[in-house]
Amino acid sequence: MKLVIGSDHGAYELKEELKTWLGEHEYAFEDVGTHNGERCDYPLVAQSVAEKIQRGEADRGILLCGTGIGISIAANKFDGIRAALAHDHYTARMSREHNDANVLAMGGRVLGPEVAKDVLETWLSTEFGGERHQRRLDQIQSFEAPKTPQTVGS
Ligand SMILES: O=C[C@H](O)[C@H](O)[C@H](O)COP(=O)(O)O
Repeated sequence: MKLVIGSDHGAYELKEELKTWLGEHEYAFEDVGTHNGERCDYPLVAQSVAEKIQRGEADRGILLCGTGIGISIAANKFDGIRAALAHDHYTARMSREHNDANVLAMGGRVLGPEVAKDVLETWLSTEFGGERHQRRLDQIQSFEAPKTPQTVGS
């Protein structure tokens, strides 16, 4: 599984901690930034991660900001992205079992690093349950704008 991770300044330190954890557990990942603690804009980080997943350059993403709220709102604007804000073991597990979340969002000003690592480990190791949950995901996907095929001259 190829991962992509990004944060704003509000979770820069947490991102660095989680990168260390990912490396120790032999997960392949790409860091799209931010690369320091200076103030930056979380929607653009969400865009970088979401577009990498849309292009198939990563299987799943990890997005962090101060609360995890803004960056998950932004990521969910992108077709095919199911970003889940998780705070604990249960929400991390449910986000995979019921929602097949392909992006995990967390708040660097909300979670301590050990809880965040537990959330991440749970999210990475829990499979989607399928069945009735797939029907609901199909309904969510139906809300996305239909794609108009491009033709020469259009
Ligand atoms: O949902 C948004 C995030 O929590 C941001 O990390 C937060 O709004 C950044 O705030 P500030 O620019 O005041 O550090």
